[in-house]
Amino acid sequence: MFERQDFGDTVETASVVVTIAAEEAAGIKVEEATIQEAWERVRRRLRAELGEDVFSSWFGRLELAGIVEGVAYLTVPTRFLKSWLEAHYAERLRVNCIAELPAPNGVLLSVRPVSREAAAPRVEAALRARPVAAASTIAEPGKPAGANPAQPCENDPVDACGTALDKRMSFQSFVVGKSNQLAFAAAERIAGAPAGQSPYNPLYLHAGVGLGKTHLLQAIAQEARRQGKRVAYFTADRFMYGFVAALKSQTALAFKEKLRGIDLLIVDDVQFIQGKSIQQEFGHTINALLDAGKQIVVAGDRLAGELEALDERIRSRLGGGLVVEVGELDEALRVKILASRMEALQGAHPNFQVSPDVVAYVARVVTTNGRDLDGAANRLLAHATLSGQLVTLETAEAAIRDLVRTREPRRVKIEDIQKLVATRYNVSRADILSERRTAAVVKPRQIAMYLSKALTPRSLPEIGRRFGGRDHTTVLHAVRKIEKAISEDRSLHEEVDLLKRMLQE
Ligand SMILES: Nc1ncnc2c1ncn2[C@@H]1O[C@H](COP(=O)(O)OP(=O)(O)OP(=O)(O)O)[C@@H](O)[C@H]1O
Repeated sequence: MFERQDFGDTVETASVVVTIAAEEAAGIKVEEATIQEAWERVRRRLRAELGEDVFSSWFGRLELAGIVEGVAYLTVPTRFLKSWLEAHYAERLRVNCIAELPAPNGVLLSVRPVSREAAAPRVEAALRARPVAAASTIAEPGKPAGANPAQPCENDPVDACGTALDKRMSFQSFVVGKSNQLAFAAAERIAGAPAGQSPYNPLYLHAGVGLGKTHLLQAIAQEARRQGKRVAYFTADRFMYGFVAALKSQTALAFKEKLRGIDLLIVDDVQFIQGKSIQQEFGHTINALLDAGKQIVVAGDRLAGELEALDERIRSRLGGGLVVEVGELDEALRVKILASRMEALQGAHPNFQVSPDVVAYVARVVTTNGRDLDGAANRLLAHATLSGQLVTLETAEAAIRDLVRTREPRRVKIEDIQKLVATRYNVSRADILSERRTAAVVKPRQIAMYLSKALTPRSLPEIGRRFGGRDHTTVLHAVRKIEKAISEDRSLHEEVDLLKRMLQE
């Protein structure tokens, strides 16, 4: 959604010049005051468009970290806020930023270190149901999660920008099954090997959402640190933020030198590393560390070779080491993970009792991933605590019904597709349904037909009828044409993907 895009619009970039060369911080020329004024104008526009309430709830803590090669790097303090803005305000943010900032290449949103924030705002706190083991900060015994003492990046580029670790994500708490035993074994070997003597370098882990990549990476980081190794663990977001912040504060060289002085670099969610300079920096860092015999561990949501946004050389370097997939959680593994969660919760809430039948039931119906199992465990606890009753099969079913239901894909209507596509391409829905054949109308019409085929169960003749009474061969032609265009044009591919996600959310 916030990927770099070729917007095509001409943007007045005024007199502001922000040139940041990846290699040398000395190349930075930042007219900070002018940029801050432009950023204030973006904020004013958003406030005027959305009203004070919405603005302060969702945009109050949005910050501009910097502008690199025409991409505006914006940050928020939490993943939740990031997802919310991406899902609901992506286009508005992009349009306003492009109108006011020297950022013709678009906007990237990432999560900045939590320690820079005071308390979470009302709305977010109210809406957010935080999974037990998904906190991104270290929960020291006796200390609330969120009391992590990390400092702003400007002061200590690597340590502070490195993502905080969650002590609960250790090797001991990782449940091993068929689908993850190879990944677990490789992770343990790497964490335990003396510096410079790892048998697998780099290690690249890939898996779908919530299957335990982060858990394993954090376990490696904690074990390696325990053995006295110098470890930097970054999410992609944090790497990008750290680098942009270091450039802004002219500490980029220190940032790079520190990075290269470590024994083990771990990068999570590598698919999100974007922006040419940052990718280059990431590539240089990986090459320098590997050449010096240092260990690299990276995780992504797909095979390294399929990370289209990443530079070809980085992909092949990552794919050239040990590549391991973490597979789906089968039912037996889900039961074990859930049982271990229950045990952990019972440690803190001794009255919370759940029978093996309930665990088996939840593990059978919550099939998606570990994060949803965490969510289910939390709901059972909340239910038991609030009602003061034992969790039976019936109460468990009621407690997680909402979770199971929200995981069902949203039904998309053809009318919604037509409306969204019309708005995106600045035509009316009537234009899409009309006989007009100008390019400005034909392209959105074909995209809307393609999306109707991809996202609804409607047949081609039915779709044709809903598009002003067209023949099914017209629809088929449109579907094939867009399929071909998508396979050849990456920015169109991303754009159609974004429309899909917006419709499904
Ligand atoms: N095998 C496992 N044993 C114990 N906990 C697990 C296991 N697999 C997943 N989990 C738990 O499920 C939750 C989600 O896992 P994690 O964050 O590691 O997923 P991920 O693969 O990094 O997902 P994403 O791609 O969304 O970042 C975490 O709380 C994690 O501890």
